[in-house]
Amino acid sequence: METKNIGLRGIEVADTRISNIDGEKGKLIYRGFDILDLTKNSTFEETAYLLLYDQLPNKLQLDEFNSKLVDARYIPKQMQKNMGNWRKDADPMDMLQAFVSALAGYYDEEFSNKDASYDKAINLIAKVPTIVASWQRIRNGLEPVEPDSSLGHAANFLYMMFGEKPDPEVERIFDVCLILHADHTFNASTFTARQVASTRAHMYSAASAAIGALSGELHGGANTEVMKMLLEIGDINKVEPWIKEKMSEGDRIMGMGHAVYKTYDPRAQVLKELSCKLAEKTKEPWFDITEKVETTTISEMKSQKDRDIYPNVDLYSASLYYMLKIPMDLNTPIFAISRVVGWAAHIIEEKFAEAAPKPALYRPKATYVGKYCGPEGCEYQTLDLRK
Ligand SMILES: CC(=O)SCCNC(=O)CCNC(=O)[C@H](O)C(C)(C)COP(=O)(O)OP(=O)(O)OC[C@H]1O[C@@H](n2cnc3c(N)ncnc32)[C@H](O)[C@@H]1OP(=O)(O)O
Ligand SMILES: O=C([O-])CC(=O)C(=O)O
Repeated sequence: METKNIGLRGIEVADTRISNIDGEKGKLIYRGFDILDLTKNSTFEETAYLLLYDQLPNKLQLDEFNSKLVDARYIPKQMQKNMGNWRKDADPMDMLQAFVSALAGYYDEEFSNKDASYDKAINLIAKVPTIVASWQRIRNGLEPVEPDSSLGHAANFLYMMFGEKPDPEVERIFDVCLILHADHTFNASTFTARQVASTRAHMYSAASAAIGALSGELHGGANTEVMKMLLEIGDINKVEPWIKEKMSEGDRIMGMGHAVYKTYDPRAQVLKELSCKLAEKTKEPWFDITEKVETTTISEMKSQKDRDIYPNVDLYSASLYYMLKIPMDLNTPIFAISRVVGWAAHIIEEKFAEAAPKPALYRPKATYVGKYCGPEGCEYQTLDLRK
């Protein structure tokens, strides 16, 4: 039987200038720059500019970009009213997908040229945090908090959610988290966004499809599942039996494994350090439990399947966000707050790539393995003759 590239693994479907992964060395590059240099030296806003415009901004460009983002943070009051009609226990990813899609109903959808697309990108990047924070307030019976123009992107989100300005250390930790999640080549949600954009659908439509793809537990949804796992385990002494039992039943351990990295995910390394640092302060057990999940999964994988496995970006973000008092079902929406930058950059590249080969409508081929009655097809029976 012909072997197929299940899940399109290893198939190159388009050129991109936006990011690159070296899966063997564990390196992630945004527009030529190592992610580790960006986390040390840049802010999320600078990183977003880099991903969108293919260069690091100078001071003037950054100021202009920041002020466009700040101006675009507001969402229509009517949208917040509509959120009030949702079930309070609705999944925040469902809410986010619906309200990102709804942006098209409030804003001009001009998307036929590159400049207009950048405006849409800024609108989206600025409004996604406000949508998430508004929902967090509204579902708890609280008034949404207006954006604060004196705060950067990361701090403003935390402020809109908690109603208090974060201290500078927390702000920087969260900013680094946003930098780390902003892009990752043709991951499932970005590929979804590009595929929708390849039909010439507009940006909000492509982004809301990407949110749907991100929500699944094999992709961005894993960070929420990791926290559920940590809470279920609850005690470092229970990690080994828990992991052994799950893996012997064939279950996957969330936050472990990656389709591209054959070594440590560089983002997981940074998040691990940040989570460890926070745990020293808060004295909570979640970092230690996560580390034990990591080592136990690695040794179980080795003994059960003689295979290597490493943490991915979703393993240590879970404990980190938990220690920042973020409700665990917001872990994946927070991923979206950052990844929306990558989606927007890829949507623009998909639609307006200048160099050949230009992207085309994605349309893969399927192998038909269904009913076959011969070259003429099956004999059709009318309803009254069917048994
Ligand atoms: C932001 C992100 O999207 S990062 C990924 C987030 N997702 C998760 O953390 C979910 C858990 N991880 C996984 O399911 C996988 O590692 C994936 C889907 C991320 C990548 O999978 P791939 O490397 O392509 O491997 P694939 O799904 O083909 O699995 C290969 C083998 O490793 C096993 N395996 C892979 N990941 C795990 C895991 N986390 N726990 C246990 N076993 C695993 C699979 O069961 C499979 O075993 P088999 O060959 O005996 O059936
Ligand atoms: O690249 C992938 O397949 C998944 C991932 O790590 C991401 O989207 O950040």
